Amino acid sequence: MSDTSDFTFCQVGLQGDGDSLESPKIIPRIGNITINDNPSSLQKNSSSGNSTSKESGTDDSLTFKVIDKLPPKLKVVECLERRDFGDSFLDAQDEKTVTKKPIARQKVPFEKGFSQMDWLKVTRTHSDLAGLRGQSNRRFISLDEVKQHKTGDSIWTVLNGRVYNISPYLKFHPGGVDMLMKAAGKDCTSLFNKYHAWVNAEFLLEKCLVGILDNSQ
Ligand code: HEM
Repeated sequence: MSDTSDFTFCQVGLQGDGDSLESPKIIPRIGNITINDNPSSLQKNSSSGNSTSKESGTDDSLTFKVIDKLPPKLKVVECLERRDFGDSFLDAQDEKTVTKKPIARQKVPFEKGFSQMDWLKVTRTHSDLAGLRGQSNRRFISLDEVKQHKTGDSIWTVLNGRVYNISPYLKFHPGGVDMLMKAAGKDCTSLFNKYHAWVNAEFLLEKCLVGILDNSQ
């Protein structure tokens, strides 16, 4: 870093009692910057591209050494904010954390009779939601077979190694029919986790289980 014009130093050194003139004094921490006003410990030193950069120098009124521990990309943002907000920035930035923007939630209002409570009632009363017609739901099913079930009352998807018929659940899905149809005929585990890894699908779709995904291919 060669341009120090973004940093403003106020009242360093000649302030307070006589001690500050005698002994070297390190102002412990201003944000991520340490100022050391001990001339004897100074070296001309500069590096760029690293996460730590040092600058030192002397002018008529002030000797200074700056140790800036911020990664280069953050420095640009910090300098802009320092200019905009002055000293109040120094307190505020300690609180600052960089967070990943969450996916916007897009719940669809459910039609009357299609709430999650209604779905639970259906799962208790309907005898063959999976459409098994007497077949075992412990059967191993290949992905090729899953791909053939994308329409009507037999829409299959794979979630965490299990194959479900999601047709009866479509209208109950809080994210909407269109969203759930993206799972039709394929493994939707990563899509499912992207939107709502917290949802207990094993419980919700228990009665829709058609079989176990055959991974042997
Ligand atoms: C296959 C089984 C699935 C089940 C049992 C299921 C169940 C649910 C449930 C219970 C909610 C409400 C979540 C809440 O209130 O916190 C929900 C919301 C939602 N689901 Fe699903 N879902 C499934 C698959 C999918 C897939 C594959 C997608 C995307 C392609 C999807 C997209 C969404 C979206 C966008 C919402 C609304 C936004 C949200 O709640 O964050 N879902 N789903």
